Amino acid sequence: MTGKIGASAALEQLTGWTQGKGDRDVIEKTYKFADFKTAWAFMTSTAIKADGMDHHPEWFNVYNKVEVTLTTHDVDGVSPKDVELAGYMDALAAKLG
Ligand SMILES: C[C@H](O)[C@H](O)[C@H]1CNC2=NC(N)=NC(=O)C2=N1
Repeated sequence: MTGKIGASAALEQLTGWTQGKGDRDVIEKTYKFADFKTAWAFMTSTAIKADGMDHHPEWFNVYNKVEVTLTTHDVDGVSPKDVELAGYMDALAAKLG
């Protein structure tokens, strides 16, 4: 298991993500899509990727918005797995528009 790197180190490798506001070591991003079915497509593809990684997001969806929180429970903070999944989500969101 790759170790904890912390939110600030992760943010140096990502665009548009922010550090969580609370006392948890997490990174967060809100995606906004054209409509609900596009948001759902984003979540469906991400779910398949996440399950393949055995690394799952915490997320909340209303209509065309998906609020995502990433952290690694096993190390109680942000790890390279979170950076990898965040990168996947950013590339997918760019493709979906
Ligand atoms: C047993 C443990 O929960 C699993 O190995 C996976 C499941 N998905 C996970 N997802 C996230 N975000 N962090 C984890 O540590 C994690 N662990």
